[in-house]
Amino acid sequence: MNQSKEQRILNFVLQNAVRGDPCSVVDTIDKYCSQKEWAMNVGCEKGLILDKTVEEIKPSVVLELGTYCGYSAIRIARLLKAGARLLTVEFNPEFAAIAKQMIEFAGVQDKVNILEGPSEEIIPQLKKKYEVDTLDFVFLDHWKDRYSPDTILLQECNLLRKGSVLLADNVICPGAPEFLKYIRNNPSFQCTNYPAHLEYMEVQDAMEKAVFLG
Ligand SMILES: Nc1ncnc2c1ncn2CCCCCNC(=O)c1cc(-c2ccc(F)cc2)cc(O)c1O
Ligand SMILES: [Mg+2]
Repeated sequence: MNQSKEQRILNFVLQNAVRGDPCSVVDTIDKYCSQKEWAMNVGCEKGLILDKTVEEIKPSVVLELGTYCGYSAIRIARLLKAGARLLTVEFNPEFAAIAKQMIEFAGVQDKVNILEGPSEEIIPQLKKKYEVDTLDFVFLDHWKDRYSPDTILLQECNLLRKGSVLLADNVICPGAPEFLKYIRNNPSFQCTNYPAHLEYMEVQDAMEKAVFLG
């Protein structure tokens, strides 16, 4: 049975990155995906926007929707203060298994909890099952047509507080037009757009930051 692309990315990291060094894991994934096989990691250009957002907020509780191979989970976790935690939701069990190994190799496993399942099922469980009060930061990087329904669901579940920050990947490519329409016309959110390029490509993309005003 031939290997998946995600397994090839993991193997390349296990053979070329430095165990316990999150930056080397991130750089090694970027090296593989820019030189050998494209993959939908947030990448280094948009990754810097993600880093700056995390450094600005200094969040204690982070939710990521769409783990994939764990690239952005490692980027986020490496910047978290002691005691802070990242809950990352992945729908695809193969991806979740790869991400678990990637996160452990990077040495950030104590800060990251991978929750397997669809976001619409997991979000309503966050308070009771995962002991979340409110979320300081949410990184949206899953199915693009789930961005707005899940933003509504987060509000319905009282998981956002005044100042909670959402950051959405791919609002241009593949695009999340419904989300942009929803969030930019909603007076409860203060939005900022960050033009960038699609990971590893010279294609226009952007990230959208939305601060919940309560
Ligand atoms: N917990 C959950 N609930 C629901 N869905 C869930 C989930 N957990 C995971 N998924 C399922 C998401 C699958 C991956 C989502 N990301 C994407 O689809 C994505 C696609 C591109 C792309 C761009 C240009 C192209 F030509 C081709 C692809 C780039 C990106 O940066 C992307 O993030
Ligand atoms: Mg993405």
